[in-house]
Amino acid sequence: MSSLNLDDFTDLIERPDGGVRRDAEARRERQIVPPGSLGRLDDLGEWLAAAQGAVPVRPVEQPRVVLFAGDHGVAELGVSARPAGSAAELAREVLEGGRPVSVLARRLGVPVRVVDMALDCDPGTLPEDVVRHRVRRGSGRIDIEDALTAEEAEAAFRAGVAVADEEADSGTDLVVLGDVSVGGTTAAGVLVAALCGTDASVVTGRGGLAIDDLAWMRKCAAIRDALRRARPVLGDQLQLLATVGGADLAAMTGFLLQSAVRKMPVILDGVVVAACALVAQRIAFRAPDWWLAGHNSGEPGQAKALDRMALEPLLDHGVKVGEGAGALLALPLVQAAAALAAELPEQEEPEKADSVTEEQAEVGETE
Ligand SMILES: O=C(O)c1ccc[n+]([C@@H]2O[C@H](COP(=O)([O-])O)[C@@H](O)[C@H]2O)c1
Ligand SMILES: Cc1cc2nc[nH]c2cc1C
Repeated sequence: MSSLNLDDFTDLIERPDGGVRRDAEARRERQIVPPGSLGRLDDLGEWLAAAQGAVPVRPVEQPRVVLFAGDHGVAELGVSARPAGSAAELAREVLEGGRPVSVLARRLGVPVRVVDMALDCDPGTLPEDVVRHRVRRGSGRIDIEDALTAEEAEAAFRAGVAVADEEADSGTDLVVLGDVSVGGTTAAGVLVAALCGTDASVVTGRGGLAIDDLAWMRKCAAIRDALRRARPVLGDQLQLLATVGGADLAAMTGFLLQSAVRKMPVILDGVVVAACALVAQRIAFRAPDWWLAGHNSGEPGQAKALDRMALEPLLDHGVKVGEGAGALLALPLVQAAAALAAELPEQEEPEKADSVTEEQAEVGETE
């Protein structure tokens, strides 16, 4: 296999088409309600048109929820309200249809794909298409050891790239990206703090099921210790993901970059995805042009990361269950924006209106 050169993504990722964006704006000028009167939906419609390279913007017809799943060794420290190793259980519940994302996805008619990168369970207990990309069973305890070997990090990153290609090739026209992870918000906190040059207390939140003060202090200490291990490798993003990320995070970073290469828009979910997006931005500065921030989860590290990428969350309802649920809530808004941009009628031709006025003026003169 050829060696992975992350710098290639800088050249491979183009900007959304500026000419198409101007065409979308021009069309918007001609529609029956003044441009801007639909607020952020106007921006959204024009952004989507540019991403698609199409005016009028096409409806989002084949969206998909893609969830990368993994357990994190750091959960053994009691930094999560869930028991270490229990992401496998969550993933199974997502597939069986009993999680919040399952309910919302059914309601919206959107398929959910779960990709196991490092769940802590016997791979034989999950469907083959779910475990196919797994690189190991549980990622390492990042406060004292690397999450992954360099080889595992590369394999996980490549798996994410492959999944993005599979989605783009099968006609997926928008992805809602989320994670199913236990201990994942601790790893995310480390990545955000490391890349934003801030310290543990600024990025440490209460996680999915809110943790108590003691657990918060343990999480803060774990992030502080892992940050010390992250700083020496800050210049090498793949090594950073190996040192303090995890297989699911490495895969999501690859997925985000390849989605941008393939011009497939992505709605980002919570702090874990935001942290991966920040790593991806470091690799290719244009990549965030292809993403939307679905929602503000209330986790401090997420806000910090989104701010760095100048992404403004579409919704703000304090949804912190992860698993793409908050981001999926934003999908109908994006679809509404696309429908308005495509279907609102254009005004009568201004020339016609002018000529009527001239005729009336002439009539006025002769009378
Ligand atoms: O979306 C967020 O910002 C968010 C904030 C806290 C927790 N979560 C989710 O909750 C799950 C457990 O995370 P953790 O780190 O508290 O074990 C994981 O799937 C996270 O994505 C998600
Ligand atoms: C206006 C706009 C600008 C963006 N830049 C990156 N994602 C974006 C999404 C929107 C909607």
